[in-house]
Amino acid sequence: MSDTVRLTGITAEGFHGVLDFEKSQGQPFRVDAVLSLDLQAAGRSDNLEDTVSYAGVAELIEDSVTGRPFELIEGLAESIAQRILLLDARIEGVEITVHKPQAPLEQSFTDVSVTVERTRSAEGEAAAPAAEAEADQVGPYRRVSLADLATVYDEEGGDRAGHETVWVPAGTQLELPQGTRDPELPADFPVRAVIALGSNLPDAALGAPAELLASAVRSLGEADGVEVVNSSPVAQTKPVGGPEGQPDYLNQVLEVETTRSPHALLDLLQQIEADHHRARGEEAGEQRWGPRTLDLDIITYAVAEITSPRLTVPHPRAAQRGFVLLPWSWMDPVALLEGTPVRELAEQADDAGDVTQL
Ligand SMILES: Nc1ncnc2c1ncn2[C@@H]1O[C@H](COP(=O)(O)OP(=O)(O)OP(=O)(O)O)[C@@H](O)[C@H]1O
Ligand SMILES: Nc1nc2c(c(=O)[nH]1)N=C(CO)CN2
Repeated sequence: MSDTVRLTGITAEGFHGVLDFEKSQGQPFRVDAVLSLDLQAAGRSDNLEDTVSYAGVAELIEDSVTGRPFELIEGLAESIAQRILLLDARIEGVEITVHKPQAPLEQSFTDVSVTVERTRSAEGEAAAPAAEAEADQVGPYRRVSLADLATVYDEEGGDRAGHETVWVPAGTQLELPQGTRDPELPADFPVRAVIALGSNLPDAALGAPAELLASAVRSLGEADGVEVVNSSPVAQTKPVGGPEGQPDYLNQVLEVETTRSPHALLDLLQQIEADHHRARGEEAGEQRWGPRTLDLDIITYAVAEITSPRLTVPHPRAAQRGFVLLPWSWMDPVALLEGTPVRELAEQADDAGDVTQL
């Protein structure tokens, strides 16, 4: 028997993939299906009841693609094949190809796909439970309603647009941070962030504050997902706040392009601080606003407003700090901070007179 029903190019957004962002952001999958079944009766009667409606098959495929996330496209293809065999006993065999044309590959490519061929005789009735597609929790992932995530879609429109539900790691807290951007979500394309650097304590191994700043800039430039696109001259500044008598600071401001999420960018800054022997916490002898080998702050991240337990963006004290605003305005004379020219804010800062360009 060589009759077939062929459905080609059924496309829908799904959340399949090994990488976390694939599970949260989604991407298009395309499915081709070839069903083997005897079409002679339908050909003679010209009656839909004598065959398998391709509409039902298309619906099933779309449901699988948009449903529970699989790590592998092999898993998705297998599940579709089994579900189609369960759909109608007249289907004797099925060949499923799943394409993933936007798979996360660094190389230029047009498509990646897998094809599985399954027959009823080989598989018997041992098929995957169709109900899986309806489940709200599968393995370590659970399905949540987009309405619950309404405050955290990214301002670019977000890959989540158009989905009523998304799959997230099961432990994800739905008490989400406030703001315009989910601090856990990486950027779909590089966004600009402004980072402030400060140092007023030499490190025995790594050198004087000027060397610590230069080394931090290098570390940022070498990090994954970050490109330094602009840097200010270094400023010598009088300490603002903190204990009496601490040494003058060197301060600098950078602009970076990053695809890292806000939290992942903060992780990187804190790692670089640690690599430069920044003491953290009172146990390590750190005082609030006291002397430090290296301090790295996120001043802005795109135009996002973020308030999470770990991160406030824009930096809540940046608009009053001449030691941030002046270097920033030297680097970018037309920069704005929440709609106000940075140059104007710099002039008004109490410590503006204590900032000298080196
Ligand atoms: N925009 C931000 N950039 C960096 N850290 C932030 C930001 N918002 C909140 N934090 C949090 O602030 C905590 C304390 O950071 P840190 O000790 O470097 O503060 P600081 O630089 O001494 O003070 P300030 O925040 O006034 O500059 C960090 O652990 C971090 O989680
Ligand atoms: N001049 C100057 N003063 C500060 C600085 C700094 O970088 N420069 N950082 C502080 C806490 O981050 C507190 N005070």
